[in-house]
Amino acid sequence: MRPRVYLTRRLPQAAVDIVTAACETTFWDDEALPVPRETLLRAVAEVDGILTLLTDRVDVELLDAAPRLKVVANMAVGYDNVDLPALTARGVLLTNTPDVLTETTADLVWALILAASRRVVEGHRLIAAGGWSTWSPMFMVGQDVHGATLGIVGAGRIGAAVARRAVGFGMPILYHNRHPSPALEAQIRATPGAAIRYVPNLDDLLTESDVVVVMVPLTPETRGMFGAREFALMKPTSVFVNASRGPVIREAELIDALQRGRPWAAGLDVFEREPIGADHPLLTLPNVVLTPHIGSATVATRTRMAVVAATNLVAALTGQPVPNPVNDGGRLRVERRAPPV
Ligand SMILES: NC(=O)C1=CN([C@@H]2O[C@H](COP(=O)(O)OP(=O)(O)OC[C@H]3O[C@@H](n4cnc5c(N)ncnc54)[C@H](O)[C@@H]3O)[C@@H](O)[C@H]2O)C=CC1
Ligand SMILES: O=C(O)C(=O)CO
Repeated sequence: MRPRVYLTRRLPQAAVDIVTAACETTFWDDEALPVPRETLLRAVAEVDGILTLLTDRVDVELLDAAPRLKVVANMAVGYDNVDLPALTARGVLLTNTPDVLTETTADLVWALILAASRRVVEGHRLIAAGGWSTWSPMFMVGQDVHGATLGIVGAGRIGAAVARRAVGFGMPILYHNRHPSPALEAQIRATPGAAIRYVPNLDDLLTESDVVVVMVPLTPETRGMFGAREFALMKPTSVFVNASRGPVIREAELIDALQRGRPWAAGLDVFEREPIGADHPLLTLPNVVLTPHIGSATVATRTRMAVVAATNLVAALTGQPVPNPVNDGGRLRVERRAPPV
């Protein structure tokens, strides 16, 4: 009998084709809006696998509603929407979509660095409001990006891709991780003149950096990692960028810090509670650039992520090696890979 699966959103056709070729498939037929919780809980009653998005909460309630469940294929590299210990305790495999979104997300981080440092959105708004009267020496002056010191908190796959781009801007790089990464250091130092240094103490990185980029996963350790104390350590000219997960930052404290001018500006792709509305206090600040969680949002990358998630789902349910297992997944066959940097 073919395995039964549920897809929690309408996906690119290439991914749907992979799943329907191997599985009896039902799905929430909407591209824009998440499946309502009650519908999801009913839909998973008989399924062997589900393909989820980061907007779907996968918890004990859902596991209870899905007694046959063997695999959850999350279409994201981050999986903080999933109660991993609960899945593992029941022998349910979790898969994610690393690597395919790394470069695209690093590009967006750079868009935020540049836009926040050089007041790109503020300048656009000013012109649109008819506020541009003339060129003057200190009109709309920002902070230099080239040559500035870049501090990366969480220099894994995406953080490393952000670092590689910084070499072209002549930026000395500091990084704070759980462990030093000789592979990343060798990559950066392969370019003559490029500099990178591991900083074991986060406070030191914050004090020394001109641009701080946060790319850690959301875990119990990283939740609330940045608050008033950390922002007060940053330079009054510094730019802060978060494209990891909103709850890594204590948002109210960031707003307060931005109002005080330290950091000087921020670029944010992720928020404590998503989506945020037009009445969000961050939008009252001139020194922020906000994007709606679009780090991986290019046609090519979102299609690849959907295909990778579909491939993981089908592989798990048809006895093939699973490309991107996060946990051990009980009875399913998974292929162990080297851990990320
Ligand atoms: N804005 C967006 O659209 C996107 C956001 N993301 C977010 O970015 C995160 C990172 O993705 P990858 O780079 O692929 O993951 P990764 O696992 O390769 O990198 C994460 C890095 O953070 C480090 N880290 C973890 N806990 C830490 C701690 N307490 N202190 C210091 N360092 C710590 C790890 O050692 C690792 O080097 C994802 O988990 C996801 O939440 C990912 C893709 C797109
Ligand atoms: O993959 C992730 O973790 C995202 O946030 C979206 O690409």
